[in-house]
Amino acid sequence: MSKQFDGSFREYLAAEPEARFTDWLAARAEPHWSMACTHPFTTAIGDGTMPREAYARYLIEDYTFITDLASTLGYLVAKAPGMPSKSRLSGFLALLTSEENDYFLRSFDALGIAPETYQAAAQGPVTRRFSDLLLSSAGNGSYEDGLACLLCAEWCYLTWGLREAQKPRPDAFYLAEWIDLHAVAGFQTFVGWLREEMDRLGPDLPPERQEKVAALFRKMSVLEVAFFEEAWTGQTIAIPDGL
Ligand SMILES: Cc1ncc(CN)c(N)n1
Repeated sequence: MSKQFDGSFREYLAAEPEARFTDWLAARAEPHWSMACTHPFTTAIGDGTMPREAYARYLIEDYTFITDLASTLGYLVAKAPGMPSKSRLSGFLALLTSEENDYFLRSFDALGIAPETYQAAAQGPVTRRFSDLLLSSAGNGSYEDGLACLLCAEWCYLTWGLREAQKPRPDAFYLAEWIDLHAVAGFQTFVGWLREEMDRLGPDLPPERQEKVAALFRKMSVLEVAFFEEAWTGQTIAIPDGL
């Protein structure tokens, strides 16, 4: 994983001349970035050691998250600078609202979670913070701000998805398919594009805007850890107000 770094992108490049802007974002988000990508919840998905209650808790909460993620993508499609970017983002939005939505509905059914439960689920404090961050960054902030949030969420899932895909699939289809959704070639290509898009735009931002993007990526990493932690332990995780 990346080595923690506290300086500017310019300073990072001086130390690592080949580095990408997105390498800097990950380094600035350490240790939270690596903690998110390696959380015990993610390894339990691939090991087949996931407790049913923990996964049910996770899916109910995550369904509210991806509903707001779909709205975030709507903002990003609107703000994307040209047709190639709009096309990539709307393709992912289409996947989220069709194939991935279908995955959730089949998984709820298999886990005995009634529609009244997942449709009426109130977001817990961590998901509310996530949603505020995603929706305010993509809705009120710049394209790059929203992109940084989306990149963190999807790159984190690709990282653990590719790792868990090395193991034999667990028997439960809802675990096996969740790995596949985050390791298939199409998802790798999309996250690869998100990185390239950020690498293309980030270096030309003024230093204070680069700092803002790095702070957003870091906040998202902290929230990804807290989100897994809540699902895993069933305990409410306190997030510092200043986050
Ligand atoms: C909390 C969270 N972060 C990211 C992802 C990947 N879309 C997700 N499903 N849930």
